Amino acid sequence: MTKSEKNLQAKRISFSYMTYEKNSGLLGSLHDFVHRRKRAVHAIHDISFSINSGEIVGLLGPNGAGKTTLIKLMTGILPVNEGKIDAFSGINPFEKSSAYLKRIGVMFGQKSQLIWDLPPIDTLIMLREIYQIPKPVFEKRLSFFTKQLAVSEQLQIPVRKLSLGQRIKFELICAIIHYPEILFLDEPTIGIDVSSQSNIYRFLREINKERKMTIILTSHNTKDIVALAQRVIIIAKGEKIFDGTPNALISEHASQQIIEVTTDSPIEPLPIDLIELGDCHYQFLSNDSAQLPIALAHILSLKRRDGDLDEILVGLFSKLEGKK
Ligand SMILES: Nc1ncnc2c1ncn2[C@@H]1O[C@H](COP(=O)(O)OP(=O)(O)OP(=O)(O)O)[C@@H](O)[C@H]1O
Repeated sequence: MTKSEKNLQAKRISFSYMTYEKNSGLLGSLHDFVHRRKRAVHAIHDISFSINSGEIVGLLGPNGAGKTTLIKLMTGILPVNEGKIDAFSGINPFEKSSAYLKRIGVMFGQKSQLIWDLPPIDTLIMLREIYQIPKPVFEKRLSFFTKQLAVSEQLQIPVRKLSLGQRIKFELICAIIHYPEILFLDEPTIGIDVSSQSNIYRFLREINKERKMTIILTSHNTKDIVALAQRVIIIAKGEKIFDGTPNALISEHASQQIIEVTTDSPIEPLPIDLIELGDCHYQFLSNDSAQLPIALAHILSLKRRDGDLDEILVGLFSKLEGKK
């Protein structure tokens, strides 16, 4: 099999979490103890896609859309209830075969695989043993990664003493120390500054290009998507609603114009389709001024302009959330 044929395919996959509803108070807890009410949360519903080797794909969607669940299904943390995920033409991720685990790397921005009281080098040496990376290869890679991400000086410092940005960079190094063919990143730039973000983008673009590493990332930071993704998959309430290039998304919503309004007094309560930009300054996520939820008498000025990707996504997500 040539490298370009390797991919990850999801065929009509669905997944539901089973949860138990809880009543409040002591009596409620006693009641729950005897009669537990089960409820299914349909997190992923009938989603299909195929990802080729070397692609950088951004998974987008409003809160609770199912992005993290999808990553968990693709990495084998959770099993699909229906449908099938096929990795590298023949591997079922949930079997967690060492053959699969060696070919993927995972980083959850909100979870750490670094050992808090020890320096990152200790976790990395442990990973070197797990992945059986020859020592000289490991050292060469580590020196390259730490230099590129500007954290060479922090290798020996306990994780708890590192800044968030430095820690995230080491999390990333842990996820790629074995040079996986697919790298999954869940919210990789959460809480880190703009300069560290661009450093990470440059680094990821480079390893994607050099190693043809497939990168699948979820993010609420549109900058991540603009800087990295060649393709975006948008999920809403567990369903796929868009799959294409960022440019295709922009042209599909090219009619999305933004109306900016200044009013003579604050708008309270704030309607869902109005975003507060500052003092009596609002953005309306529609191009239809007839729908503007502000009385004409209160409008001091009104300006229309084309939306960028960020604004298109904000508008799209707020519409989707409004439909709940
Ligand atoms: N362990 C769980 N048990 C029950 N329901 C869950 C569990 N984890 C997630 N869910 C539910 O599944 C749905 C999808 O959640 P998921 O975390 O995949 O969304 P997300 O798109 O990653 O959201 P966010 O952007 O807020 O991180 C949500 O309705 C969520 O409440």
